[in-house]
Amino acid sequence: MSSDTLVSVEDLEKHFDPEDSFLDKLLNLETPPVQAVDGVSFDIKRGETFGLVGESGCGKSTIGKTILRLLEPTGGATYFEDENIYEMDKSELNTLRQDIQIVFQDPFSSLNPRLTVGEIVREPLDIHDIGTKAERREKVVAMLERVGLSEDQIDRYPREFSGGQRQRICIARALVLEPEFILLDEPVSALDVSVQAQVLNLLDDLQKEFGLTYLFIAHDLGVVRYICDRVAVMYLGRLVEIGPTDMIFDDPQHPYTRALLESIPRADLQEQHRTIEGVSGDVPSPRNPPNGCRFHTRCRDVIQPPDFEFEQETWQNLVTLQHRLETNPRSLSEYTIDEDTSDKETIARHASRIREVFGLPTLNSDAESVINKAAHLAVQGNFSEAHQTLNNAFTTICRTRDPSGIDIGEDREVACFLCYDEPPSIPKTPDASTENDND
Ligand SMILES: Nc1ncnc2c1ncn2[C@@H]1O[C@H](COP(=O)(O)OP(=O)(O)OP(=O)(O)O)[C@@H](O)[C@H]1O
Repeated sequence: MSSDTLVSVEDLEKHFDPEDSFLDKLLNLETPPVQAVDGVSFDIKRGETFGLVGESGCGKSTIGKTILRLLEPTGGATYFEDENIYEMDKSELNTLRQDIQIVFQDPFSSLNPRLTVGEIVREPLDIHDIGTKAERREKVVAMLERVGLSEDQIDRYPREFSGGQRQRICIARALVLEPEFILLDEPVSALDVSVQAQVLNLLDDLQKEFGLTYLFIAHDLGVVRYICDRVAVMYLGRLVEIGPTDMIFDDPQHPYTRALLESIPRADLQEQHRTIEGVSGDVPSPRNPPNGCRFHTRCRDVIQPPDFEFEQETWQNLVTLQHRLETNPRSLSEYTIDEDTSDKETIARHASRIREVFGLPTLNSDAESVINKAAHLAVQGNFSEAHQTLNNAFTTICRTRDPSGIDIGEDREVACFLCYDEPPSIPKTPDASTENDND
């Protein structure tokens, strides 16, 4: 770990085991675990603000809580100044808790309504038994004043403050132990836009004054651009791109980052009428994420098999159908026919319906007979065979191999085969290839 790194996260994994319901147990059904965080690595440098962004549910907060050891990981390590925090004993952990603090999103629920502001900010000093009573009060007053509140507010209760003021109280509480590192989990997203800038400016000033290092979790990309030095973009439990903020925003490399940035509203009048493509399609379940690149089922640039030339949209729709047949074939039941129906016309009509719903037009190529066969098999309820038929004919590196982050220079890493000088070859038996094969 280099000396300018304060926190190093290595191959972090947090899977949540399901609590099987009575019915699951009765029917012997196995529910797979939620892969909330699955092999994430990054370093946070001293004094920087490192942003973690991605859609809701992609695992940002789970990373934050696991780094702080509020959750135990299921794999990997987090080093704070060379010490793996998952190997720390109780007393080491107690010391660590002074160095790392957290500010949560919701300043309404994260403050104890029964305590006065003075008691709330003093509590960490009490817990860690720091200073005399008079020293503690002095420190609390200094902190409150530093975050823009005053001594005469010390005996008031949280309900007497506005949202912005409450978040200032949370920040004062986080700072009172003079930590080195603060996890800011969506710290301004519950606040009015006018107040957000004030709180962000305060955080910026405090960082400079106290030499703080921040991990800033957010889904608001505008806020991230404003405050972060470097950004990691997360999708479905994994990182897809890391780099300096300006570069990520000005020249995104991963198709997911590009789609995410596309969806930001623009102030520029000339751009207001542009077509927003954004990220389309449903986010796959973290219990059953896609093989290979996890984004490939929604990616507009998913790499095509060498033997075919599809319109990119048709190819993407085909990938979506493949994924659906593999992970949730029962959702196609409405297009199936009764087992004993052998009427060819009915079968063909249902097969056309599937193709229409999935945006698969009649093609003038070898692909046509394969897609048609798969659609017919699906109509007859042979989902696994339909999936196999498509898989045997149309393989993509994006589904058969997992792209590891590749260094593209200028302190940037991207996990996408499009950024490889030479993408690895497709394994001979794509179906069997669900392992993380990164060579
Ligand atoms: N205790 C838990 N048990 C089971 N699943 C969980 C638990 N906590 C989180 N998850 C799941 O883990 C995934 C990641 O959740 P997480 O809260 O980390 O995402 P997030 O990116 O922070 O989302 P948001 O921006 O909405 O807060 C989600 O699918 C979530 O439902």
